[in-house]
Amino acid sequence: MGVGARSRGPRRRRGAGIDTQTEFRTEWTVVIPVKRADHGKSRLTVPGAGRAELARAIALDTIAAAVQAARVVVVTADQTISAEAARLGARVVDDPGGGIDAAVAAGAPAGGFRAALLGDLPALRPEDLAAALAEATSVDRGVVADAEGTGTTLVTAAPGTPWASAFGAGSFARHVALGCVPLAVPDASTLRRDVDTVEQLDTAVAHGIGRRTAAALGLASFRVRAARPEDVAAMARVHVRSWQETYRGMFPDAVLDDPGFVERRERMWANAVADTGRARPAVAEVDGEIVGIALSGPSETADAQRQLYVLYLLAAHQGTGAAAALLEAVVAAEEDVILWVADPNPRAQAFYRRHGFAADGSARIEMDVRAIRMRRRPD
Ligand SMILES: Nc1nc2c(ncn2[C@@H]2O[C@H](COP(=O)(O)OP(=O)(O)OP(=O)(O)O)[C@@H](O)[C@H]2O)c(=O)[nH]1
Ligand SMILES: C=C(OP(=O)(O)O)C(=O)O
Repeated sequence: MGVGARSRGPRRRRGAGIDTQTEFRTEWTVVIPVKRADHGKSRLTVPGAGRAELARAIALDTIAAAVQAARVVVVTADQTISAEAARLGARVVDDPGGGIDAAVAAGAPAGGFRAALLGDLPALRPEDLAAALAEATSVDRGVVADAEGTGTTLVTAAPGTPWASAFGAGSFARHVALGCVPLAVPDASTLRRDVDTVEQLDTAVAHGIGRRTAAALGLASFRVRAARPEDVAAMARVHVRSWQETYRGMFPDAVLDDPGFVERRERMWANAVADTGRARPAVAEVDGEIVGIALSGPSETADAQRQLYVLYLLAAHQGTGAAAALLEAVVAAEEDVILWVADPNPRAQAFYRRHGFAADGSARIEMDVRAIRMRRRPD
């Protein structure tokens, strides 16, 4: 084993997108080579998006995800990328020239667990990189193929193994020839979604791209998906914050600021996530951080099929289309759906009307707040 091998102490994961549990992890240094943006992504022509701006956005989304999973060194001659990468917490090394392998070698530390990651993975999620690195701790050299199976997105080396890489077209076979073991990374991993062409960019968009790439493409940057057990704490926090943002002045402060509120919501979301088959909990994320929550379940009254129990988006993310995506994720067009909404809450009511709901005449008072029932019947 070389220097700086395993960190044996507990380490708190960085980044809000992944859980904040204390756990034992190996410390990796991930080197990300990035070409000057005005020279890169020559095959990526997207009408309406500047190539250099898009190339920079893709690289920075990759770096932003990677810094949440490992220590990162960025090797680049691009001044804008170096400044922003440093701000994201990466160390920056000037590109020595001589191509991608020379750039990676310039950034790779002499010892410890090292990896090289391509800088063109705009859909990369920190947990996918973390999972691949965890796999790689048990081999001297590891490699992850791109989605096509011919290129490489990640090369790893364990302490005591000299650094080597052979990136470029068809590099997967060369890396295997160098002794790299293909790591067990699912085909669907965002780590495999490198982007050189518009087709690959479209696929990456479907996986959920980072906010910089989305902005460069003029797209909304959120991603909606089914909730998982590890989301529960963040969902509870978003739930309470949304209540505070929406109902301040309407519900008593004692209710909104009750210190036990978050814990009760955690229990509620834990139950919802465990109730597979009946409950449909979903989250909206931006940059791996949960910013919206939704839940539907069987209707509490027999006259409808389904009920929308929760739909909240933090105020800063309203108007991005994420609420509509959350609604679509938890109720289907062919379902007869009811919901209760505070009255007055003109913004929410208008949102539901735009999505086919209408007040059905029922009203009730909850904690001194009037709520009305809205319903959407299938077409
Ligand atoms: N620092 C540095 N990074 C490089 C160099 N060549 C490629 N890269 C980076 O390595 C990754 C994969 O490179 P390519 O897929 O060939 O990307 P590209 O050169 O931007 O795109 P094409 O023009 O389509 O070849 C990207 O993150 C590039 O920015 C280099 O000479 N120096
Ligand atoms: C750099 C590589 O590929 P591409 O140029 O296809 O991104 C590679 O696969 O090593």
